[in-house]
Amino acid sequence: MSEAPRTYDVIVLGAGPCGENLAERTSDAGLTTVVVESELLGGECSFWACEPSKALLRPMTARAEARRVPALSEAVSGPLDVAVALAHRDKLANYWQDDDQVDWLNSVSVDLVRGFGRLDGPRQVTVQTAEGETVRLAARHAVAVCTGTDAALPDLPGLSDARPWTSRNATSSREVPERLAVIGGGVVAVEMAAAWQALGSQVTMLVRGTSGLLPRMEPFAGEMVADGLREAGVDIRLDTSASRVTRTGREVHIELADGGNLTADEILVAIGRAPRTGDIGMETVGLKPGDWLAVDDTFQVPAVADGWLYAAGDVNHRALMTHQSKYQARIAGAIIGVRAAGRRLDDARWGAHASTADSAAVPQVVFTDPEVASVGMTVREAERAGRRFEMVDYDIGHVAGAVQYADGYRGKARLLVDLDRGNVLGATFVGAGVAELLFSATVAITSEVPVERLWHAVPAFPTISEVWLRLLETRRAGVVRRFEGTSG
Ligand SMILES: Cc1cc2nc3c(=O)[nH]c(=O)nc-3n(C[C@H](O)[C@H](O)[C@H](O)COP(=O)(O)OP(=O)(O)OC[C@H]3O[C@@H](n4cnc5c(N)ncnc54)[C@H](O)[C@@H]3O)c2cc1C
Ligand SMILES: NC(=O)c1ccc[n+]([C@@H]2O[C@H](COP(=O)([O-])OP(=O)(O)OC[C@H]3O[C@@H](n4cnc5c(N)ncnc54)[C@H](O)[C@@H]3O)[C@@H](O)[C@H]2O)c1
Repeated sequence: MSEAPRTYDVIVLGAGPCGENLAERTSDAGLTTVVVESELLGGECSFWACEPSKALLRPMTARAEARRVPALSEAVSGPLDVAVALAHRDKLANYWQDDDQVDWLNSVSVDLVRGFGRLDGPRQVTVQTAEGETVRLAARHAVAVCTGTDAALPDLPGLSDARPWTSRNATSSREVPERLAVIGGGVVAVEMAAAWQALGSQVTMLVRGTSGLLPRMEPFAGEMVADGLREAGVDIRLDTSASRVTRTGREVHIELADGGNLTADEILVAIGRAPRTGDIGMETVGLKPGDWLAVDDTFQVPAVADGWLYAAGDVNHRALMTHQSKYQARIAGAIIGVRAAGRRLDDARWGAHASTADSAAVPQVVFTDPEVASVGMTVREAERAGRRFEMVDYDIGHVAGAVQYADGYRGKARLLVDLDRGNVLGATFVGAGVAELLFSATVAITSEVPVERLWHAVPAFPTISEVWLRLLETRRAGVVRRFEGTSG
């Protein structure tokens, strides 16, 4: 006879950035909370994604920037110290240990059960521990699924036998492959192509279709990143698909759909993500295993009765980034707390319990050379949404701060201004050092500040932020493109 389940107010499945933050919020709201984690607390981001990938990229971007400072370029003309770069990556991935996070979880009064958790009917979770034990948990108020994603793999003949790299290998490898083939042209593909080319691989990117790199962003972003990658030596093959992959010994042979072929030492597949819902007991609550967990604006899964099931972070497919996962976690945790206390939600637009930024202002930085920083809508998205807006472009290379920053600075900024509301709808910056510009645009969008007020937001001279002033001046001069929207 199995023991009675341990009962908590809230059970959180998965302790990535989302699960950790959600649990902290429900605990803070006075709810007893337990987290179930099958691997490492901190999730993909800390160990196989953001942290190690940015550690691998930073030497490349720092070197590229230093090479554009005339008095410095000779001093940094040599190759990177690969052993040091990989050791530093290991350090920033905390040597794949999560002791710090365990201490933090204790400090916020959240219990931890290590093991693989599965839903087991309404409000029930069963955990299989590494020691072969089964732990049964029950929730009084909520179960929050924060299980994140795995790398998606295409149905490509021979691929699984060829032992492809996924993002996990690309962020944790201790060997630098001589030749690395990359399938995909999104964020993981461009960042990892840039990092491994700088570390000594000859990288070839196979990018299907004609949309180019970074197809979700403004087209000029992908074009400028492609220029940067090509200058670094990456072979980018657009409109090229693999049709079969074979591994013989240390080599991978890739047949291409156009009849050509390519030989590499490793092949990285970076074609997007798949939800970790295939084996978490979805069927026990009437859901289909392997599906994304669609949620309403309060992060409840509406397909499940009685409102006890929540899903936040990557697994709900809203905005697959760490900062958005944490944002959702803060809001979902607060919502669970408010509902448990029987209080009303503050769920009006931009209210404490509304994840308004998920649809209005998702910032993203692509850490390549040049960097891309974007927030809010692109032209394509604004057009699809039928908005009336103006598009203003400016060459960041003409900004005094950029000229100081780097000899021959290349960059571009685009601002979208909503013509009905008079505020910023979206912004994209491409160039060295633009990542730190992004928060200014994010604040402009979330505060819905009238764009005319930005004349009073004076950027210091000579900084790259002066691009804001140049964008306003370009707009005042009427050098804009207008989009009249579906109602115009
Ligand atoms: C190569 C790469 C680089 C990236 N770089 C960035 C970046 O620079 N900036 C950025 O914002 N985003 C970046 N991302 C995206 C970012 O990693 C994710 O958005 C983020 O990790 C999502 O957090 P999460 O908590 O929702 O899921 P995850 O981080 O995936 O965490 C889910 C957790 O749930 C656990 N889990 C899963 N199933 C179970 C189960 N059944 N039982 C118990 N535990 C379970 C997992 O072990 C994991 O710890 C990157 C992604 C990749 C692949
Ligand atoms: N700096 C960051 O913020 C950062 C870095 C890395 C990853 N991420 C997040 O991780 C997520 C996953 O990134 P990603 O690059 O894997 O996905 P992505 O969705 O950004 O890009 C996928 C790419 O693969 C291509 N593709 C899709 N199916 C294909 C197929 N069958 N064959 C060939 N090509 C195919 C797409 O056209 C696209 O170019 C993203 O949503 C991103 O937000 C963020």
